[in-house]
Amino acid sequence: MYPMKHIDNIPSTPGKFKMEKPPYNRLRIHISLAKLTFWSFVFLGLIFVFFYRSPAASSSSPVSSDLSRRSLRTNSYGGPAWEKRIKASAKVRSRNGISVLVTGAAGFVGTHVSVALKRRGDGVLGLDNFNDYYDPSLKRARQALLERTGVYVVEGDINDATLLKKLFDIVQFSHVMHLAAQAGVRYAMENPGSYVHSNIAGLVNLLEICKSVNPQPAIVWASSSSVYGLNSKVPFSEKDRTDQPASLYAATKKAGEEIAHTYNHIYGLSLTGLRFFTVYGPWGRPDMAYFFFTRDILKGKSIPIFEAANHGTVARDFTYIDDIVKGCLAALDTAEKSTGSGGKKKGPAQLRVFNLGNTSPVPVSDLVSILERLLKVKAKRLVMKLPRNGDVQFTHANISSAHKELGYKPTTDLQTGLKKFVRWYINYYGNGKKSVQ
Ligand SMILES: O=C(O)[C@H]1O[C@H](OP(=O)(O)OP(=O)(O)OC[C@H]2O[C@@H](n3ccc(=O)[nH]c3=O)[C@H](O)[C@@H]2O)[C@H](O)[C@@H](O)[C@@H]1O
Repeated sequence: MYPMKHIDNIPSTPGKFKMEKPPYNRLRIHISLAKLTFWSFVFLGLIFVFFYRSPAASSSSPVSSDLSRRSLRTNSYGGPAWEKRIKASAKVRSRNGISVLVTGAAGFVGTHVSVALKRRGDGVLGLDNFNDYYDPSLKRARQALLERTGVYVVEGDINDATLLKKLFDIVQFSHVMHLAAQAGVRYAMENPGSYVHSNIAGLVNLLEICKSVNPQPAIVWASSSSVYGLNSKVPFSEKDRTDQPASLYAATKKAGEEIAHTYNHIYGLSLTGLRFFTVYGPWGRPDMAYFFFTRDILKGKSIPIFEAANHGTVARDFTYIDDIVKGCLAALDTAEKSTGSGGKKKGPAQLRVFNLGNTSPVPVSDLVSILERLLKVKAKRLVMKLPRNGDVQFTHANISSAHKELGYKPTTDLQTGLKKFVRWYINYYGNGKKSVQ
């Protein structure tokens, strides 16, 4: 270190001495620079540590979303070109057509519903956050399909109120088809927070926007057969009890139904919840059993087939996607207008809930037999006791209410539907190479 007197010798006023820059002054500058560099590194290090261990990535709260697994970023949006695309996509092209915001448009049901609406001349705008709960490349392929049909999908999350408001500023949607959700029964044990984020917080955010816009849209949204939980009265009727959910997923869907009641009651929103029963088909979800059974049978991998206590049969009321699409469109077409305006209810509004199932449950072991025949490969069956993972033993829909009110009548049996799925699967994933239809 340099003695203090050197520093004391530096003239306090500007003058020639300063111009000369004595060696001790240069050294002082070097020391200052070294200190500055050192503290800058310390500071940057702290920032790095802070962000690396941010709550989203490492929260210890049991219900915090494990968003590190999911891409929830909202892309930059705005600008005249963006608005033009939105308007073009949402433009109604048929007489008496409706304009629909489809959330979860790049999802399995969302894609099929969006295409069907667009093809009959309705205005359709998609919204999807493209999260990575399952392979996002499949969602991108569905998006490409939608674009070819004329449906633009805005990339964003239903929790983004600013984005939702903006979309309603650009288009006066008459209807919202709300299909964005965290799906899957078993994944709820792994990432409970993602269910709260999408199925509760996201739903409330969407309804908050819908109640405050003018005119308010009518909303049709996806509930689930899982709300019947431990109900053992078959077939499941909308009048049966739904207060014994067997999974957090089911509980969030049931909560959604209660939230819908509230927004209908206070704000006059027209709301229709559809309880889907294990929907399957082309462009389906890879996390569902029929999908990964197909993949693993083809790979020669063993597949776990659940059975209940005492070799009890586990069965599902598998419902083909085209039947579900017809139910969704009929629900939109019969939805009455919301009655509120300026965030205030002006009169009673429609509140409905319907089962959309196939009314013929099939044991999971029979599903596997059908796949074996279609794939011409023998499955390596690994029969195991139904784990305590949220799965229920069976589902079976009573669809008389949907039949009466919506004209809903499923026409595809599991054999026929799986044949179409397998054809799509081989075409899409065949020979290990991906080929989009
Ligand atoms: O009906 C519904 O509302 C629900 O339908 C499906 O849930 P799930 O019926 O459990 O469909 P899968 O996960 O495809 O399971 C189908 C059947 O295969 C069984 N399974 C599943 C996985 C497995 O490894 N082995 C197995 O035997 C399940 O216990 C179940 O009986 C969807 O995944 C949910 O998102 C949807 O809400």
